[in-house]
Amino acid sequence: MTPAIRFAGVGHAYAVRNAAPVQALAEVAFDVAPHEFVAVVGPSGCGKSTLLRMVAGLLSPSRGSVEVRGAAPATQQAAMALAFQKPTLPPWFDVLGNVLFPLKHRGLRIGQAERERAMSLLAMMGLADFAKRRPDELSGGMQQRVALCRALVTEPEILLLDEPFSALDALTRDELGFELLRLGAARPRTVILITHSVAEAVMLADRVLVRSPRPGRIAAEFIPDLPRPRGPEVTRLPAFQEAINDVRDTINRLGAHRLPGLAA
Ligand SMILES: Nc1ncnc2c1ncn2[C@@H]1O[C@H](COP(=O)(O)OP(=O)(O)OP(=O)(O)O)[C@@H](O)[C@H]1O
Repeated sequence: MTPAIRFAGVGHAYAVRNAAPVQALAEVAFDVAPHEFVAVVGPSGCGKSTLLRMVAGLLSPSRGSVEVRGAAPATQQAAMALAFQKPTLPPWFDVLGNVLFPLKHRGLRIGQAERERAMSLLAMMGLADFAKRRPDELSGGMQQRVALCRALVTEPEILLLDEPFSALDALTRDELGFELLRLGAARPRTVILITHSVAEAVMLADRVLVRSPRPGRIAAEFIPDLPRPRGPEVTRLPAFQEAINDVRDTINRLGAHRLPGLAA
Protein backbone atom coordinates (compact mmCIF):
# COMPACT_ATOMS: atom_id res chain seq x y z
CA MET A 1 0.00 0.00 0.00
CA THR A 2 1.36 3.43 -0.93
CA PRO A 3 1.82 5.50 2.23
CA ALA A 4 -0.10 8.75 2.47
CA ILE A 5 3.16 10.49 3.38
CA ARG A 6 6.75 9.27 3.16
CA PHE A 7 9.92 10.92 4.46
CA ALA A 8 13.06 9.18 3.15
CA GLY A 9 16.44 10.35 4.50
CA VAL A 10 15.26 13.95 4.70
CA GLY A 11 17.64 16.67 5.79
CA HIS A 12 17.25 20.39 5.58
CA ALA A 13 19.62 23.31 6.07
CA TYR A 14 18.46 26.93 5.92
CA ALA A 15 20.91 29.35 4.33
CA VAL A 16 21.56 32.29 6.66
CA ARG A 17 23.21 35.55 5.55
CA ASN A 18 26.75 36.02 6.94
CA ALA A 19 26.55 32.86 9.06
CA ALA A 20 26.76 29.10 8.77
CA PRO A 21 23.58 27.39 7.49
CA VAL A 22 21.10 26.27 10.16
CA GLN A 23 20.74 22.50 10.00
CA ALA A 24 17.05 22.14 10.88
CA LEU A 25 16.48 18.46 10.06
CA ALA A 26 18.74 15.45 9.64
CA GLU A 27 17.99 11.91 8.46
CA VAL A 28 14.26 12.06 9.00
CA ALA A 29 12.58 8.87 7.82
CA PHE A 30 9.02 7.76 8.52
CA ASP A 31 5.81 6.81 6.76
CA VAL A 32 2.26 7.82 7.58
CA ALA A 33 -0.35 5.27 6.50
CA PRO A 34 -3.59 6.35 4.84
CA HIS A 35 -6.10 7.46 7.53
CA GLU A 36 -3.48 7.35 10.26
CA PHE A 37 -3.35 10.18 12.84
CA VAL A 38 0.27 10.94 13.67
CA ALA A 39 1.37 13.53 16.22
CA VAL A 40 4.88 14.97 16.21
CA VAL A 41 6.21 16.37 19.48
CA GLY A 42 9.55 17.93 20.21
CA PRO A 43 11.20 21.01 21.65
CA SER A 44 10.95 24.44 20.12
CA GLY A 45 13.16 24.82 17.08
CA CYS A 46 13.60 21.09 16.35
CA GLY A 47 12.16 21.54 12.89
CA LYS A 48 8.52 20.52 13.31
CA SER A 49 7.17 23.34 11.15
CA THR A 50 9.89 22.73 8.58
CA LEU A 51 8.72 19.15 8.34
CA LEU A 52 5.10 20.17 7.79
CA ARG A 53 5.98 22.79 5.19
CA MET A 54 7.68 20.03 3.22
CA VAL A 55 4.56 17.85 3.27
CA ALA A 56 2.51 20.84 2.13
CA GLY A 57 4.85 21.30 -0.85
CA LEU A 58 5.88 24.77 0.37
CA LEU A 59 9.54 23.82 0.93
CA SER A 60 11.84 21.30 -0.77
CA PRO A 61 14.26 19.28 1.35
CA SER A 62 17.97 19.88 0.77
CA ARG A 63 18.52 16.10 1.15
CA GLY A 64 16.34 13.05 0.69
CA SER A 65 12.76 13.06 -0.48
CA VAL A 66 9.22 13.68 0.72
CA GLU A 67 6.32 12.02 -1.06
CA VAL A 68 2.61 12.51 -0.66
CA ARG A 69 0.46 9.66 -2.01
CA GLY A 70 3.53 8.44 -3.92
CA ALA A 71 4.07 11.76 -5.72
CA ALA A 72 5.78 15.12 -5.30
CA PRO A 73 3.96 17.10 -2.56
CA ALA A 74 3.41 20.15 -4.79
CA THR A 75 1.28 18.00 -7.13
CA GLN A 76 -0.95 16.87 -4.24
CA GLN A 77 -1.93 20.21 -2.76
CA ALA A 78 -5.57 19.78 -3.76
CA ALA A 79 -5.74 16.74 -1.46
CA MET A 80 -4.33 18.62 1.55
CA ALA A 81 -5.39 21.34 3.94
CA LEU A 82 -3.39 23.22 6.56
CA ALA A 83 -4.34 24.86 9.83
CA PHE A 84 -1.84 26.99 11.71
CA GLN A 85 -1.25 28.19 15.24
CA LYS A 86 -2.93 31.51 14.43
CA PRO A 87 -6.28 31.37 12.65
CA THR A 88 -5.49 34.30 10.23
CA LEU A 89 -9.06 34.96 9.09
CA PRO A 90 -9.41 37.84 6.59
CA PRO A 91 -11.52 40.46 8.45
CA TRP A 92 -13.41 41.55 5.29
CA PHE A 93 -15.23 38.19 4.99
CA ASP A 94 -17.84 37.07 7.48
CA VAL A 95 -17.44 33.66 9.13
CA LEU A 96 -19.22 31.78 6.33
CA GLY A 97 -17.15 33.65 3.71
CA ASN A 98 -13.98 32.65 5.53
CA VAL A 99 -14.97 28.99 5.59
CA LEU A 100 -15.85 29.07 1.87
CA PHE A 101 -12.65 30.89 0.95
CA PRO A 102 -10.52 27.80 -0.01
CA LEU A 103 -13.20 26.74 -2.50
CA LYS A 104 -13.28 30.22 -4.06
CA HIS A 105 -9.50 30.26 -4.11
CA ARG A 106 -9.56 27.05 -6.16
CA GLY A 107 -11.89 28.69 -8.63
CA LEU A 108 -14.84 26.48 -7.68
CA ARG A 109 -18.38 27.74 -8.00
CA ILE A 110 -20.04 28.26 -4.64
CA GLY A 111 -23.53 26.81 -4.86
CA GLN A 112 -26.12 25.56 -2.43
CA ALA A 113 -24.23 22.29 -1.75
CA GLU A 114 -21.02 24.14 -0.84
CA ARG A 115 -22.88 26.56 1.44
CA GLU A 116 -24.63 23.64 3.13
CA ARG A 117 -21.33 21.82 3.66
CA ALA A 118 -19.78 24.94 5.21
CA MET A 119 -22.83 25.49 7.40
CA SER A 120 -22.84 21.89 8.59
CA LEU A 121 -19.16 22.18 9.57
CA LEU A 122 -19.94 25.39 11.45
CA ALA A 123 -22.86 23.63 13.16
CA MET A 124 -20.60 20.74 14.21
CA MET A 125 -18.25 23.29 15.75
CA GLY A 126 -21.13 25.02 17.55
CA LEU A 127 -20.91 28.12 15.35
CA ALA A 128 -24.10 27.91 13.30
CA ASP A 129 -25.39 31.15 14.82
CA PHE A 130 -22.21 33.03 13.99
CA ALA A 131 -22.07 32.53 10.21
CA LYS A 132 -22.80 36.18 9.49
CA ARG A 133 -20.46 37.58 12.14
CA ARG A 134 -17.08 39.15 11.42
CA PRO A 135 -14.02 37.24 12.72
CA ASP A 136 -13.12 40.05 15.16
CA GLU A 137 -16.49 39.58 16.86
CA LEU A 138 -15.47 36.04 17.90
CA SER A 139 -13.28 34.79 20.74
CA GLY A 140 -9.87 33.25 19.97
CA GLY A 141 -11.29 29.74 20.43
CA MET A 142 -14.17 30.46 18.08
CA GLN A 143 -11.80 31.88 15.47
CA GLN A 144 -9.69 28.74 15.69
CA ARG A 145 -12.84 26.65 15.15
CA VAL A 146 -13.58 28.71 12.03
CA ALA A 147 -10.04 28.04 10.81
CA LEU A 148 -10.60 24.29 11.30
CA CYS A 149 -13.89 24.48 9.35
CA ARG A 150 -12.02 26.32 6.61
CA ALA A 151 -9.39 23.55 6.52
CA LEU A 152 -12.08 20.86 6.33
CA VAL A 153 -14.40 22.47 3.76
CA THR A 154 -12.44 21.09 0.80
CA GLU A 155 -12.86 17.58 2.33
CA PRO A 156 -9.07 17.05 2.30
CA GLU A 157 -7.63 13.55 2.30
CA ILE A 158 -4.72 14.87 4.36
CA LEU A 159 -4.96 17.39 7.18
CA LEU A 160 -1.79 19.17 8.32
CA LEU A 161 -2.10 20.84 11.71
CA ASP A 162 0.68 23.10 12.98
CA GLU A 163 -0.07 23.64 16.69
CA PRO A 164 -3.62 24.68 15.87
CA PHE A 165 -4.73 24.68 19.51
CA SER A 166 -1.69 26.19 21.21
CA ALA A 167 -3.13 29.69 21.65
CA LEU A 168 -6.24 28.34 23.40
CA ASP A 169 -7.04 27.71 27.04
CA ALA A 170 -6.72 24.08 28.18
CA LEU A 171 -10.46 23.33 28.24
CA THR A 172 -11.18 24.73 24.76
CA ARG A 173 -8.10 22.97 23.52
CA ASP A 174 -9.28 19.54 24.68
CA GLU A 175 -12.78 20.19 23.42
CA LEU A 176 -11.54 21.10 19.93
CA GLY A 177 -9.24 18.09 19.88
CA PHE A 178 -12.15 15.74 20.55
CA GLU A 179 -14.25 17.63 18.01
CA LEU A 180 -11.55 16.87 15.47
CA LEU A 181 -11.69 13.17 16.37
CA ARG A 182 -15.48 13.14 15.98
CA LEU A 183 -15.16 14.70 12.53
CA GLY A 184 -12.47 12.15 11.69
CA ALA A 185 -14.76 9.29 12.71
CA ALA A 186 -17.43 10.59 10.32
CA ARG A 187 -14.95 10.91 7.46
CA PRO A 188 -11.55 9.26 7.98
CA ARG A 189 -8.50 11.16 6.79
CA THR A 190 -4.76 11.21 7.29
CA VAL A 191 -3.64 13.72 9.91
CA ILE A 192 -0.24 15.06 10.96
CA LEU A 193 -0.49 17.14 14.13
CA ILE A 194 2.50 19.17 15.27
CA THR A 195 2.22 19.95 18.96
CA HIS A 196 4.22 20.97 22.01
CA SER A 197 1.75 19.15 24.24
CA VAL A 198 2.55 15.54 25.06
CA ALA A 199 -0.94 15.07 26.55
CA GLU A 200 -2.62 16.34 23.39
CA ALA A 201 -0.47 14.08 21.21
CA VAL A 202 -1.29 10.99 23.30
CA MET A 203 -4.98 11.87 23.55
CA LEU A 204 -5.53 12.27 19.82
CA ALA A 205 -2.95 10.30 17.83
CA ASP A 206 -2.62 6.69 16.69
CA ARG A 207 1.15 7.18 16.82
CA VAL A 208 3.32 9.78 18.53
CA LEU A 209 6.70 10.63 17.01
CA VAL A 210 9.24 12.26 19.31
CA ARG A 211 11.81 14.54 17.72
CA SER A 212 15.26 15.18 19.09
CA PRO A 213 16.68 18.69 19.58
CA ARG A 214 18.06 20.38 16.46
CA PRO A 215 19.00 19.03 14.02
CA GLY A 216 15.72 17.21 14.50
CA ARG A 217 15.52 13.47 13.94
CA ILE A 218 12.75 11.04 14.83
CA ALA A 219 14.14 9.77 18.12
CA ALA A 220 11.29 7.48 19.20
CA GLU A 221 7.74 6.49 18.45
CA PHE A 222 4.86 5.47 20.71
CA ILE A 223 1.50 3.88 20.05
CA PRO A 224 -0.84 4.98 22.87
CA ASP A 225 -2.81 1.98 24.08
CA LEU A 226 -6.13 3.82 24.25
CA PRO A 227 -9.53 2.75 22.92
CA ARG A 228 -11.35 4.46 20.07
CA PRO A 229 -13.60 6.33 19.73
CA ARG A 230 -11.93 8.65 22.22
CA GLY A 231 -13.62 11.30 24.31
CA PRO A 232 -12.78 13.16 27.53
CA GLU A 233 -13.07 9.88 29.49
CA VAL A 234 -9.76 8.58 28.02
CA THR A 235 -7.90 11.21 30.06
CA ARG A 236 -9.01 9.37 33.22
CA LEU A 237 -7.61 6.00 32.13
CA PRO A 238 -4.35 4.85 33.78
CA ALA A 239 -3.07 3.99 30.27
CA PHE A 240 -3.37 7.68 29.33
CA GLN A 241 -1.06 8.82 32.15
CA GLU A 242 1.30 5.89 31.50
CA ALA A 243 1.60 6.86 27.82
CA ILE A 244 2.31 10.48 28.76
CA ASN A 245 4.99 9.34 31.23
CA ASP A 246 6.63 7.10 28.59
CA VAL A 247 6.83 9.95 26.07
CA ARG A 248 8.08 12.42 28.67
CA ASP A 249 10.74 9.98 29.93
CA THR A 250 12.06 9.71 26.39
CA ILE A 251 12.04 13.48 25.95
CA ASN A 252 13.95 13.87 29.22
CA ARG A 253 16.45 11.22 28.19
CA LEU A 254 17.06 13.11 24.96
CA GLY A 255 17.79 16.27 26.92
CA ALA A 256 14.99 18.04 25.10
CA HIS A 257 13.36 19.12 28.39
CA ARG A 258 16.10 21.67 28.90
CA LEU A 259 14.87 23.56 25.86
CA PRO A 260 11.91 25.90 26.08
CA GLY A 261 8.47 25.21 24.75
CA LEU A 262 7.60 21.66 25.74
CA ALA A 263 4.64 21.18 28.05
CA ALA A 264 2.92 18.17 29.61
N1 LIG B 1 13.63 30.73 6.96
C1 LIG B 1 14.56 30.35 7.85
N2 LIG B 1 15.83 30.79 7.78
C2 LIG B 1 16.75 30.38 8.65
N3 LIG B 1 16.53 29.53 9.66
C3 LIG B 1 15.29 29.07 9.79
C4 LIG B 1 14.22 29.43 8.91
N4 LIG B 1 13.09 28.82 9.30
C5 LIG B 1 13.42 28.06 10.38
N5 LIG B 1 14.74 28.22 10.66
C6 LIG B 1 15.47 27.55 11.76
O1 LIG B 1 15.33 26.14 11.62
C7 LIG B 1 15.09 25.52 12.87
C8 LIG B 1 13.77 24.76 12.80
O2 LIG B 1 12.68 25.70 12.63
P1 LIG B 1 11.15 25.25 12.71
O3 LIG B 1 10.33 26.47 12.62
O4 LIG B 1 10.91 24.16 11.74
O5 LIG B 1 11.11 24.65 14.19
P2 LIG B 1 9.88 24.24 15.11
O6 LIG B 1 10.25 22.96 15.75
O7 LIG B 1 8.61 24.29 14.34
O8 LIG B 1 9.93 25.42 16.16
P3 LIG B 1 8.77 25.99 17.09
O9 LIG B 1 8.26 24.81 17.86
O10 LIG B 1 9.49 26.98 17.94
O11 LIG B 1 7.74 26.60 16.18
C9 LIG B 1 15.11 26.64 13.91
O12 LIG B 1 16.38 26.65 14.50
C10 LIG B 1 14.90 27.91 13.12
O13 LIG B 1 15.58 29.00 13.68
